[in-house]
Amino acid sequence: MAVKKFFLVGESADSAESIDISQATSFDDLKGLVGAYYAIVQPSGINFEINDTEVTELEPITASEGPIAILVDGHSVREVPGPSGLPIVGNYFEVYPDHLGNNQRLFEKYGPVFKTSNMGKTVYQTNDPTIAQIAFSESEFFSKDINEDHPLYPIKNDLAGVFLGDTKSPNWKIVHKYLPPALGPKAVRHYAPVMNKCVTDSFPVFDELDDRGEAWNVYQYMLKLSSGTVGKIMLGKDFGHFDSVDAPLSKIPLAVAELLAINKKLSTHGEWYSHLPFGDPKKLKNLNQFINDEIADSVKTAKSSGTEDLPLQDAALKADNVIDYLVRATDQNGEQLPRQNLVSATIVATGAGFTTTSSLLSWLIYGLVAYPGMQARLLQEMVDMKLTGDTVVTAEMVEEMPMLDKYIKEMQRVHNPSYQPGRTAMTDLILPGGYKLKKGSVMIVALHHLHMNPAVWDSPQKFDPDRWDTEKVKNRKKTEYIPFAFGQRMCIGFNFALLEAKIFLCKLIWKYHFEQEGDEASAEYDPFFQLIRPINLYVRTQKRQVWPSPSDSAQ
Ligand code: HEM
Repeated sequence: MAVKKFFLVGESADSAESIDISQATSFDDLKGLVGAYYAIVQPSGINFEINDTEVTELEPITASEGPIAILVDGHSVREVPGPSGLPIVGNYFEVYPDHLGNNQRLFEKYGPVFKTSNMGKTVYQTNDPTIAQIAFSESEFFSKDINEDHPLYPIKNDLAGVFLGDTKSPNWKIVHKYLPPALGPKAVRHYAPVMNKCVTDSFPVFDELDDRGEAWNVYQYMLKLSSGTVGKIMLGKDFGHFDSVDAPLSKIPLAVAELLAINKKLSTHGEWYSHLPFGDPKKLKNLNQFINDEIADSVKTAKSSGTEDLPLQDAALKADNVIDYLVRATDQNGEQLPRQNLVSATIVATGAGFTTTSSLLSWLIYGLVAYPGMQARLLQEMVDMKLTGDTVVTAEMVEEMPMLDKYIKEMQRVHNPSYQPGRTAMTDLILPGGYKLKKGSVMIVALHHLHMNPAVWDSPQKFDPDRWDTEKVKNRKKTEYIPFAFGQRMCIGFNFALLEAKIFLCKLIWKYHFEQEGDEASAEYDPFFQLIRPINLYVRTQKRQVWPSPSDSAQ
């Protein structure tokens, strides 16, 4: 038996451990064995040293009498760095309210992983694609496990399965079997005509605003548009958001938006705050109850094109809306989604659907007025595709529109609306770069900062859709660009979101010219919302009277 002494550089010398390496027949085997012993997540990054000299073969190690030093990616193992905080509040005032700007500053100061604590909760953040991949791959090292440090903890709901539940919960497996087929590429295509109708139904309102010469608040109207569409497709409900210019927002999206805003507050104010029997925690409880009752009502009244049960994939293509699908879809054993999961899962998917898409649509409108030339290029592509005001835009059509595709991709890179998704360490472990993480630590993959990481993206601040044509970007590592996260717990609504955004842009840009309000197109993000959405963004729309001629290549 070949037992050798190993120690982690960075730990005290008397921490050396005896490891039996007799099974190792190659240097890579040895790294695997030692990696497994110390929970070094990526053993390929291990370096061995004997008497301060790097060893790259097995033989000197099997022959060594003395202890063998271990480094990870050339680093000693180390605690994750971060700013020291104040008593009780921790780093709160260092991070908020401008969390995007301040976290960027912290990445610049501390490197690809740092930690902060707010009101007693500690989170770790990364902008590194390799660490993102590790965190998002459900494994013995990481899982979506919503513990008290996790930002979703105040609204955790195991029955929902998706989004607000732990991967290890049986509810996630059940809901994740039934819900994704309803939002798969084919299923979503069959909702394209509904998406067209939703956006054309908004035209009388934008026409009237044009006639009045009024600028409008982009987020407010995009929230109406996207939540109205989600209401139709998910719940089979008509929210009447474009019945008039001032039609109020339906109570359901209003309640979900409020719930998210309160959750942001609760998750940053500390555990004690969420236990108050009054104020925000009470409001959160009431909102949850209200939304629950409303969705339960939709389940009872949702319009259906039939009554028979259908196998999952069939149901996804034949259903009138997602609730209709969920009440009729059966798995291969003839079983349905349990009723107890249905309401919670629908609430979560509905909320996840419109809060994100309203932000994305708002940023897409922002780009039309803020980034010169974009509107003209997009319109030209539509004209070249021979779209007219009457065209019912289909998934097949938008697949032929590369400018539209890269405009949306680049917008999701620079202005990504998403939650900062968190994953929990399932064991004490050592990350690439030698960072030590304790079991239970929550690692947030900072999507905005990953997409703005200069080690990954050239001139990351520059909005440049044409970068998507370059070999560098085409051949990128898959976790360098992850607006919908990655792995088993990634977004299941991305087909929906992208098709909706493309259809809406085609219809809106073909019909209207967008102009900024004021001298400069400026939009600030809302630091108090859990998603990244613009506030104070006003634009004017003018009905187009003339369209460009088709370009030479399209004739
Ligand atoms: C621009 C639009 C969207 C963005 C940027 C986005 C982003 C994301 C991200 C980052 C996650 C992972 C969250 C986490 O790991 O904690 C997620 C999950 C999820 N998204 Fe989306 N999403 C979008 C649209 C939608 C739409 C339209 C729907 C539904 C109609 C939807 C439904 C979901 C659901 C149900 C999950 C949870 C999946 C699970 O837990 O397994 N999303 N989304």
